[in-house]
Amino acid sequence: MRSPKDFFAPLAVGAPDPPRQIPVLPSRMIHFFDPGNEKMATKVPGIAPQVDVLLGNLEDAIRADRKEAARNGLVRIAKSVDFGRTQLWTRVNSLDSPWVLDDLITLVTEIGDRLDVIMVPKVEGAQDIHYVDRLLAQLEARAGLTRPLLVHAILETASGVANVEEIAGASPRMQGISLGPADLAASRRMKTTRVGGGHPGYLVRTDPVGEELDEGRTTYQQDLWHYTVARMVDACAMHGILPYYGPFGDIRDTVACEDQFRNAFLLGCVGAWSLHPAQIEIAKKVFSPAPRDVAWARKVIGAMGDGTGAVMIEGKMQDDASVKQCRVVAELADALAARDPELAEAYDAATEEALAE
Ligand SMILES: CC(=O)SCCNC(=O)CCNC(=O)[C@H](O)C(C)(C)COP(=O)(O)OP(=O)(O)OC[C@H]1O[C@@H](n2cnc3c(N)ncnc32)[C@H](O)[C@@H]1OP(=O)(O)O
Ligand SMILES: O=CC(=O)O
Ligand SMILES: [Mg+2]
Repeated sequence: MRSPKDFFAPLAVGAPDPPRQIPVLPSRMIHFFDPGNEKMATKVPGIAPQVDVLLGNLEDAIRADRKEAARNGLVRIAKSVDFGRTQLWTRVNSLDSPWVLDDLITLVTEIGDRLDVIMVPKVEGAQDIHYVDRLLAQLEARAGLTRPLLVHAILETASGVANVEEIAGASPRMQGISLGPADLAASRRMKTTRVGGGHPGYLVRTDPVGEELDEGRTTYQQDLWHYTVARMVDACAMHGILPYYGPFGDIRDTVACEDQFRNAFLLGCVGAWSLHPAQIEIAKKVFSPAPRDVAWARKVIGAMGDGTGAVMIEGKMQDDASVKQCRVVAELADALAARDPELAEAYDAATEEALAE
């Protein structure tokens, strides 16, 4: 581990200084596309204004014989499309694959000035981040970049989960972590065959009434991902980086997708992946706080003055801890409102109504 004194020193001569703070930009949806797929690629300029993050995926879901086409497609798109305020990310191939070295060399050299974040899959521990960190510094120096690239890890191996705290703090470049439920399920030898979401077999049941075991007992499906999401959120919060839920593979089931995203939002995640255009609006809805919650948060903040002491609002006690929660919601709302006039209007209208009550 690097000495705290050297933590923010560049890892190669000529590389830019690593960031002291991770920019907290809206990233409600990380929209995945295959840059080598002509049909998807032509949709990118139209999708860019609707999403917070566009991610050119080079890893899983790209066939082995299309890896180079995807990499070259991303270079072409990054050079030709105006992304406006939308961030451009990529997911490179895994560190043990035959493609990742060329992914990193090509992307940093050719479009390092356009990319914001590099997502690294199947991270097992801090050693994987250290490897990418040094290589990026060397490539940034060679490419003459003045802005450091950020790194995002996917939490999708049992070892990664065991080491999540050290991964989150492995480099000042660490921007965030996403849960990868599909690979994580495989790594853990879970008996699911899905990409994220729940499973009807994972449940608890009420006690039997009398001797009858088969009747009158309600079952409640449980969340397979609760433990991992909560652990990831803590690790990210501890290191000042951002947590995300990853993919929800049942594209048709927009209802359960919304539930999964909302669970992640309530537990502290800032966004989720959208795999299909149908999931963009779901993420936008879920990861933008509801107007009534924003109105309530602003009301509490207003009533609490300097934040000390305790007050009653609508029968509920408010103090330092609740006003801090309200600030999280209000600050997120302000950041989103600055980008989205419709949201700004909805938040202001709800606040006016709440204050008039
Ligand atoms: C476990 C993990 O690693 S998850 C991350 C890796 N997986 C991915 O990145 C998957 C990304 N998404 C996809 O590949 C596709 O959405 C699929 C394969 C799931 C479904 O694709 P399709 O069967 O073409 O879906 P569908 O027919 O509903 O698509 C409708 C249109 O949207 C386009 N489209 C689909 N997904 C996307 C996307 N992610 N971005 C942009 N356009 C898209 C299709 O090309 C199609 O265009 P068309 O109307 O011009 O024909
Ligand atoms: O990469 C994502 C996953 O769920 O696996
Ligand atoms: Mg995966």
